[in-house]
Amino acid sequence: MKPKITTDSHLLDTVHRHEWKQRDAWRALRILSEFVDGFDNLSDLEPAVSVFGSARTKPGSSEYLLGERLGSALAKAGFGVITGGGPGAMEAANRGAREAGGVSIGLGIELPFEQRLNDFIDLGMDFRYFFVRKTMFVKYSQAFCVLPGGFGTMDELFEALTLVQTKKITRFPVVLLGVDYWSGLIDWLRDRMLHTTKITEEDLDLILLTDDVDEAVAHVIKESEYLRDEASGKKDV
Ligand SMILES: C/C(=C\CNc1ncnc2c1ncn2[C@@H]1O[C@H](COP(=O)(O)O)[C@@H](O)[C@H]1O)CO
Repeated sequence: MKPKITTDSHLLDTVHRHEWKQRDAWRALRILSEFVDGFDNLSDLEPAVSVFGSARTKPGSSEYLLGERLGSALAKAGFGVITGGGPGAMEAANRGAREAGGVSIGLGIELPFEQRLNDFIDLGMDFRYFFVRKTMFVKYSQAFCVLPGGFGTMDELFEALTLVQTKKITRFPVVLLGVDYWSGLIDWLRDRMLHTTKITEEDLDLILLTDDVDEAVAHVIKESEYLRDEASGKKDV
């Protein structure tokens, strides 16, 4: 079946860009309205953590159970849990959060194939533009927890790391869950990127790698407390 053309794909269409010129100008208003909707719906959110991970994680698999345990532990620690609202690891984290009595948030994205928000979401939104949605993940969460995933997950992970590295956001904890899955990537970052001085030791220290959900949540709490003290003037920036 031919994939449906989405709003995002029109915006990014380089071949027909001359034909789109006028419409692109109007599209800017649509983009603006998507930002406004996001700000409106999410700005009163309690402290929250974004959880990313593969859309293809199978219910009942060990990675799905890890996502559920993470969502649950974050909810019990008082954090809302924000995901991409889709299936797989996103559903697992939303499910864990909902079943632990926490606030479960899904920020869905229009895709070329039919898709709806998963069944474990209390506050759901659908975005047309990936970049608007990505702004919401960063703006309305205190940390990113990343379960095993593919390209989409890597995009979200490296966006956060770039924002911290370039000091656009400060002390934003990034936790990778799944030592077996992620350790090859961490080794590569150390052996290639760090070794050839493309990143620094400090950059690598931004990431906590663990299998332990409690350690992940404790790390998020510690960093959030630091940030809170900093914001209230108890710590120098
Ligand atoms: C592939 C399938 C469904 C895709 N549905 C998605 N819904 C919502 N968010 C998604 C989806 N796919 C990717 N994302 C975002 O990227 C991350 C996961 O990407 P990955 O490549 O699967 O690792 C995720 O955190 C979302 O924000 C069919 O089941």
